[in-house]
Amino acid sequence: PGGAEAARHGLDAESLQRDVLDNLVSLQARYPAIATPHDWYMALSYSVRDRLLLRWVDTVQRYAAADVRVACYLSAEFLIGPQLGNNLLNLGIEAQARAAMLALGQDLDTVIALEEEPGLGNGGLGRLAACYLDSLATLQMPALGYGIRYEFGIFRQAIRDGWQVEETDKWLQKGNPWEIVRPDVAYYVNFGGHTQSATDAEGRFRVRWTAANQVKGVACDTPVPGYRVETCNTLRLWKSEAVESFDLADFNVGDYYGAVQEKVISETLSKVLYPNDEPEMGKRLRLAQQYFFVSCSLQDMLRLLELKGEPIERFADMFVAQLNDTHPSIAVAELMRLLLDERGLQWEQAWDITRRTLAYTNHTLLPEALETWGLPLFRSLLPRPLEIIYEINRRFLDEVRQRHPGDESRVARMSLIDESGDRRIRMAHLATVGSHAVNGVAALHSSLLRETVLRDFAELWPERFHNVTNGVTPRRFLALCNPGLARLLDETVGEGWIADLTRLRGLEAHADDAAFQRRWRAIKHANKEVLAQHIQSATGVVVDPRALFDIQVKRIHEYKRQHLNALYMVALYQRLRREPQLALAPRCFVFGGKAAPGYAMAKLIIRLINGIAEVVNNDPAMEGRLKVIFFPNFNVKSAHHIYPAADLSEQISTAGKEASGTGNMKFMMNGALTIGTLDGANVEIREEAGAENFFLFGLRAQDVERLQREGYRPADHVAAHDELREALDLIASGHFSRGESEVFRPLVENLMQWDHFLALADYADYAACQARVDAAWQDPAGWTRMSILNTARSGKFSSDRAIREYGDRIWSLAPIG
Ligand SMILES: CCc1ccc([C@H](C)CC(=O)N[C@@H]2O[C@H](CO)[C@@H](O)[C@H](O)[C@H]2O)cc1
Repeated sequence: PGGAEAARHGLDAESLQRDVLDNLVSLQARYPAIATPHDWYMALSYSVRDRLLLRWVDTVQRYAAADVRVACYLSAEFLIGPQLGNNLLNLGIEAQARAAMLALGQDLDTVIALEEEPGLGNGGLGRLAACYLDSLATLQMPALGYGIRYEFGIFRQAIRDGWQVEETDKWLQKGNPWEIVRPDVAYYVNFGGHTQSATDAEGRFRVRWTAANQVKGVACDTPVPGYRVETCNTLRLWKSEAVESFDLADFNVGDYYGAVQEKVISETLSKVLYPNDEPEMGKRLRLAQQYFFVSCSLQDMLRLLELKGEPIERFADMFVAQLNDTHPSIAVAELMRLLLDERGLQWEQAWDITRRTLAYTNHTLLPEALETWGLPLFRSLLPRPLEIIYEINRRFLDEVRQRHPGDESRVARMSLIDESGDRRIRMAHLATVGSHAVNGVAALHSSLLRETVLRDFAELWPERFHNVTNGVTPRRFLALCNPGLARLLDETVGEGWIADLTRLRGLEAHADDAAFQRRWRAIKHANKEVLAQHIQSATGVVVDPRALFDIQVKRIHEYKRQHLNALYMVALYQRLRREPQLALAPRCFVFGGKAAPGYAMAKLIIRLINGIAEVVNNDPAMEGRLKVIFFPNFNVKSAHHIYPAADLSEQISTAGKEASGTGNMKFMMNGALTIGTLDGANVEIREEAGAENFFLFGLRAQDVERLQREGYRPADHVAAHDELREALDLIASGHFSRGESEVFRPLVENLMQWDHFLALADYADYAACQARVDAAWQDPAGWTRMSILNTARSGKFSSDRAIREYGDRIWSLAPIG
């Protein structure tokens, strides 16, 4: 593009500098002398966005012209993280932006740090969706992310007197330069009401759904640039609006609230993210949110098909839709409704298109996280989709009866409707029956899925079940968050590693090189100093970057066993008090993670960690030996400082419970060693790194299953282990709760009586493993070697590898360069 066009999209520092100044005036109506840091952030962001837009429109044109299948990733959560830094990296203009801002008297890092993070997700599932969008664009695969544009994302976590306090997330308060609102891309979504069946003019059986109310969904698009490629895909998030935002009639009769009531109700749909991660709440608004974004997304895909001039019969050739867990699984019934009721297709043809289009990813085996909806609620909100689900179930159970005549218990087990208690719809069954492929997110998880939760379906359709082990983007979680290491990697294995992580294997040759080791340790140390500063400003506690940084960051949940880590800390504290001369390596324990607001035990675990921190960090005997930190408000932004600074990555979930984990992969890439169980992707991390470069402990999944089935007596383990008993006693005594002995009673009693996640059963092995960690740490050359080898062998855990596997095995979709 020539002239102004070139200037506006020039990637050089001068053009950037000019455009930032332009935008400061034309968009922020400010001039440098009075510009606020936020003004500079917005001005730079709009300048970077302009450079994305060119690629964006070019990509859309290429897709419109090409006869290619588009991958649609349907997810209720997209934890995309702060955008500016990542967009500068993927455009390859970080240095130019730094020079441009410097010339304007601004520091780029300060400006980048101002960005409010779009917290449109809870944890693993939401972040995985964001990593996958980055890889789809980088691999130049035609893709669209579809989700909800929550006005309020995941709550802000503050810690008061050791307790988690939830604060409203106001990410949109200062505006969002990265989204383009498209009022012209809007759809209507029905709720409630009733259905009538009739025969249409051609004598075909048709059903009319007369809704009680309708909501409008408006598209808000965010660009998703690939790394150093022309492709820029789209994340399309739906915002709910009232069909009629103001009812003049009501207003005129003075019913002012009535006049805006519909507006208020409709807008609540995309108002707030449900902060639950695993426990399923079954709230009406949650189901309405799920149906809302799924209906808008499928209507949008049908419109895009028309725009391409393709017939409805080719829908499944032009689109594949991945269901990110069961949250969007109503898509099975909604696509059928759109094809039957609005396109007049026959059932068989509609069903064939639906199944060939949809694929389902399961992210958890925890029974309490498998979504089911009560029939009364479902019928009152979604009468037509329910009718379709009944018909899907009738035909499906016919098929089951044909394959297993007389096996009515199997029929009952497999039915989409759980007839035992109050009749509920099993969303995992609906997703499985309505999809051509089902996958788990790590090898162990996928096999457990086939053997337990979806066993009957895997027997019926073995060819539909796959595994695609999770991955994470090396752009954000290595190149962007760990520039020191990135530079050493560029020097050592060439820059190609960012787009092809298997190239890190080239590091192996340097694993024992003393000079290289020194540089490796220096980079880690520098990252630890940066984290130490963030810890001090967030908690006021000073930590020593020479200590072993032992980090556990993830959502707080009993199956993730933050309390097992806490028990070990207490034992260590007691040991150091008893034997001050103990030759134990100084250790800094860092925790981070949010608890679902309604999850009392998780909140108590946060209180315990903070209670231990308060005592340990103020005990002179622990100075230089032990520090405990609970880092508040763990999110993508703080993760940027945490993963590069870790020496030890805690992946200690009860075997068989963590579907995959993705933090474990981010730690590995950044040279942390893992202490973990054979659970989720830990199994594959240990395979890749080598058993000698992984600290393994704990019961295996089959042991856990047997113990939980045959009965488990936690008290036996307490009786057999003095250190464990003393630790539990000290916690129960009130030592970590300012003398109030009642505070942790629920936690200690639960452990002594139930300990459902077998923390006490694994304690002895965990403590022994931690002793091996301590010994290994005391040999810097040995430790550094293991650290280098973990990074070198982390290539498999790039989300690029995972997306290629989805493309080959499930989507039959290839990159279009
Ligand atoms: C209905 C409430 C609810 C909300 C979220 C979820 C998600 C499935 C929970 C989740 O984030 N699961 C995590 O997904 C990651 C990505 O695959 C895995 O790495 C984690 O192991 C898994 O816990 C379940 C139930």
